Amino acid sequence: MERINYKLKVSSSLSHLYDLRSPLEIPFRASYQDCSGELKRPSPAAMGPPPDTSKTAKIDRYNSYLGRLNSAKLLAASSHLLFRATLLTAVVLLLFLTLQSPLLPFSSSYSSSPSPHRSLLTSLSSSPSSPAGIRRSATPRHPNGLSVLVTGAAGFVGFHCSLVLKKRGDGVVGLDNFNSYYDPSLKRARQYLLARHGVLIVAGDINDSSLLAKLFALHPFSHILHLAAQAGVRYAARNPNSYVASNVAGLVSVLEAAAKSADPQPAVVWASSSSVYGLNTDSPFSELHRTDRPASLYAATKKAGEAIAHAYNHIYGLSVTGLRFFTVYGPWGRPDMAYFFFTKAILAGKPITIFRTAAGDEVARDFTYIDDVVKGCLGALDTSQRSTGVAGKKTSPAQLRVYNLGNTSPVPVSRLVAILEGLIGVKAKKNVVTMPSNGDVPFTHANVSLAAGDFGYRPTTDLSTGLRKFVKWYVQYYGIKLKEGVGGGDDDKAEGASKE
Ligand SMILES: O=C(O)[C@H]1O[C@H](OP(=O)(O)OP(=O)(O)OC[C@H]2O[C@@H](n3ccc(=O)[nH]c3=O)[C@H](O)[C@@H]2O)[C@H](O)[C@@H](O)[C@H]1O
Repeated sequence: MERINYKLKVSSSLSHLYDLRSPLEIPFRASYQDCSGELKRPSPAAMGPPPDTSKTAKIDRYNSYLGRLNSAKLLAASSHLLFRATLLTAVVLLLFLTLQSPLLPFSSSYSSSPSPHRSLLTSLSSSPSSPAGIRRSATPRHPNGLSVLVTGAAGFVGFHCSLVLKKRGDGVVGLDNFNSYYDPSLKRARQYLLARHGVLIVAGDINDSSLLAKLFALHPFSHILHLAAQAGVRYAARNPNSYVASNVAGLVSVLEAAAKSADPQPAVVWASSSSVYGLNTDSPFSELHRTDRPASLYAATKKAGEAIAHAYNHIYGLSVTGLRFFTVYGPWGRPDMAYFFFTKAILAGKPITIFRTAAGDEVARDFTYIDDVVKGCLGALDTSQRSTGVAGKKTSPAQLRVYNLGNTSPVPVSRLVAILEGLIGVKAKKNVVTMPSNGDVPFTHANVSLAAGDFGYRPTTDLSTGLRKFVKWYVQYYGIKLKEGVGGGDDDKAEGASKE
């Protein structure tokens, strides 16, 4: 309704502008254009017989009166003109800004920040923005294909999953609020690449329930891959509310829509985190281990998410699968993660900070390459059973699962830095400090036997191989020239890595 009113406002503003035409004509009445288009004064002959000189004085007074009258009219017309021209500029500007959003009917107040990729934005403004465009993007190529709503599709994991799903023939529609937690131009670049593969991303927020309802009214998605979240372990100490808004309220909003707006209910696969293991010391981490001692607010919101998923499964019969990601890295990654900003700093000759534990031990992570995680996500989607709720009511018990998606081999952060140094050909300037007590855990290590047994999850990329691919992408994307003989090797160019 709001949008319709807006359209009416625009057209009525424009109709006022058309009214301006008559005053505009006034100064040009005594002129005309010949067929060459040249502006000419009328010739004396064309003006008729000479005037009656006996009435000159009267006529002069009359002409001077008319002149004053015309000047006054002209002045009034000019001020109207100025006012309306300003209005027109404002309307044109508004239309231009609105067109930058790829999806007019679904853009929300959370949508994009301006991106430096002007050429990308120009292309996006011509993206299909209609409900028909959304349906087209959502429709699988084959009758048995999935139709997946991917939240956080302009994010790192969402982007890769969307691309692979689309390439294998599934229907995919993305949803992303393009927030500025990290450089939104990277998200726009991912969006651009997805658009080139026929994946549309709706600009909107997962907390916008009416938007979610509209999407489900438009298309019966078979699955939701819910990856939109506030990520980052340490940032939670600075901006706690964004974690509650995205990881708790946002998850509830998505599950509400899945349980009550969607008909049929989709199966939900969503991103939990290795951080739920918190202060757990048993290793490798198994899904059977305790997860009731989170070390960060981020971890606590992900753990809360697992409890919320349980409730929606129990009450509404939603089929829900939680995936505990272990420090996922790779091309098109997140600039807030250590491997990414270490690379940037090393290239710039700036120092990096490496954490060690209070006991002086190395900190280690089970760094997991993006392609392995994507395979895990698709495995989880493919083995999801249908939700059992009908019209918001559970009809029978539904599937509820949780899986680790890790690499099974923790690597110290110092080793990650050494690999990067080798790939970049520059020594890092390292500051080794005790880990601040703002959420980090000393190590992570995944046991993935559950995912291996249920959908054949087997990570195959070691950290050196994965980082080589990352560095190759990084230098291509940011247009950086490395020294001869270093870098990402001779693989094919990372897809869409160039900014141009
Ligand atoms: O698996 C997860 O559940 C999480 O993984 C990721 O968290 P982390 O494992 O903390 O990744 P990341 O920040 O890259 O730090 C990597 C290592 O570098 C160390 N680290 C970090 C910063 C620094 O300046 N120095 C440093 O030594 C640091 O101590 C750590 O040992 C995701 O960001 C998070 O969203 C979530 O998905």
